[in-house]
Amino acid sequence: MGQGKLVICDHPLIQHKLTFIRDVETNTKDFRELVDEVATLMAYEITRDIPLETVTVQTPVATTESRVISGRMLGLVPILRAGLGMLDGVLKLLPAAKVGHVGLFRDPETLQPVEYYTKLPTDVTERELIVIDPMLATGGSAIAAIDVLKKRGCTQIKMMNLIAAPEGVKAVQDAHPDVDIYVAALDERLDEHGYIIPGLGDAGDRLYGTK
Ligand SMILES: O=P(O)(O)OC[C@H]1O[C@H](OP(=O)(O)OP(=O)(O)O)[C@H](O)[C@@H]1O
Ligand SMILES: O=c1cc[nH]c(=O)[nH]1
Ligand SMILES: [Mg+2]
Repeated sequence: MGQGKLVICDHPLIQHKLTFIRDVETNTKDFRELVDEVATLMAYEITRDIPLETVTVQTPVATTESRVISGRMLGLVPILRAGLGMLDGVLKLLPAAKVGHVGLFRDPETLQPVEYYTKLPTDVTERELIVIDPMLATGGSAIAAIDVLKKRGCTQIKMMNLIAAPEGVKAVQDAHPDVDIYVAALDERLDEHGYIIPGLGDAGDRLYGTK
């Protein structure tokens, strides 16, 4: 099998807002609002290849053929907790999507993901899923979340991150070559604590003011 594609969503609005998300001077309220806005803009990019079908519509002056999304069933899977910061932004464009939650935190010493919660829609295997997390660092959390979904029988999975490190992208592509990854930025590297450089710091802490 080949490897999943990496799509960098480099729309000017996304890049502009990402700069203020990175800025250490951005306060919790503004950080949360900007992450929400970028998530909406990224949802626009990630849904670019959704198939359409043609229907007939009556306008006030004529009958015409026009296109609608062809009954696709979508599911959003934020990785708790930081993934929640992007969820509402994506739901603004995809309000009919169902939401599953996977709770993981990264052990600060080992950098290994620790799973603490999973709740998925009952029809999750029939849905095209978008796994949502602002940060793809070592890739351990993303790989673990996708493992959870595949063990449940899910087969159509995309990944959506604000910022990824090359190490994390490679790890996900190696472990799950069927998963395409959409990011707003591909950063330089990880530091010795597994933080993305230049990154934005700890996404969960900045979203919820916990540090
Ligand atoms: O690619 P990885 O090396 O696994 O790191 C990325 C993970 O780390 C962060 O979560 P964190 O563990 O800080 O949990 P939180 O969302 O509860 O803050 C982030 O939101 C990812 O889930
Ligand atoms: O840079 C990083 C790496 C992991 N998790 C974060 O929140 N930030
Ligand atoms: Mg965190």
